[in-house]
Amino acid sequence: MTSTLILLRHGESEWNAKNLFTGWVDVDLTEKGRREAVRGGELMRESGALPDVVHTSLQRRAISTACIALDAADRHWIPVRRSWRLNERHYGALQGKDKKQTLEEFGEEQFMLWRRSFDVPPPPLDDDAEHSQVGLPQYDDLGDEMPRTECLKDVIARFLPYWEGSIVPDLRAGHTVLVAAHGNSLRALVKHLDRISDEDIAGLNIPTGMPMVYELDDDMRPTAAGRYLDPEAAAAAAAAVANQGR
Ligand SMILES: O=C(O)[C@H](O)COP(=O)(O)O
Repeated sequence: MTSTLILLRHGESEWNAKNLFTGWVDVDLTEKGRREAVRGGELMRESGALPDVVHTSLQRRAISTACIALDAADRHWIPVRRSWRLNERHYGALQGKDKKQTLEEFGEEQFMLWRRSFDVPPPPLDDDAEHSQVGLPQYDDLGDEMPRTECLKDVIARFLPYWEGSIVPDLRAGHTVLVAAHGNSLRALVKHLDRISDEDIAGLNIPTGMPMVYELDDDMRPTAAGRYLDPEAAAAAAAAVANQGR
């Protein structure tokens, strides 16, 4: 028996549109992002990829995207589970900074190390900094797990316990699962599913608002590569993500 997993990065956010590093800053969707979420839900409905349960991060851009997309797919009534472990990677001291300015200030190599390397995090964000999330009620129970910066390796380490402990049980129960999350938390999951190397993962970019479907076997391994429900649009949008800051 195979299980169906649908991945959906949030629609365009206000800081995606401004080309700012976002991370754990809790920005909303733009009108374009809301339209992307509607289209994502329509694609799920038209293709018959209908979620039975949805897992989201604790960030409004993913929560809103899930709500809008599920409404468009007539699946607004399904159970929802949320976790910080699906949050975007914490971008540390880069949160709030312009990507183009960061590239110009630090150069190509440092920019790519911070943005797309596997194990080099940006500098940590001070707890009293403007864009810190320390002290927010949604993170009260994190304690020492509250990040001040993350690299992709860190995201994988905090994501996988939720994958194994919460998402996989839903898949094994025969539910079609929608994961509505973020560019880098989904890069972490795709790296795990597709066994992408620590070097090759730098080349993976995930577009906003475009559902990607995996069929998984009993070992929770993909039976084929993940497929976007609109592959042409996804390829163009992923290229745009790669070129942010340039
Ligand atoms: O957190 C952010 O800035 C974006 O959602 C992801 O940014 P990235 O594609 O530059 O990692």
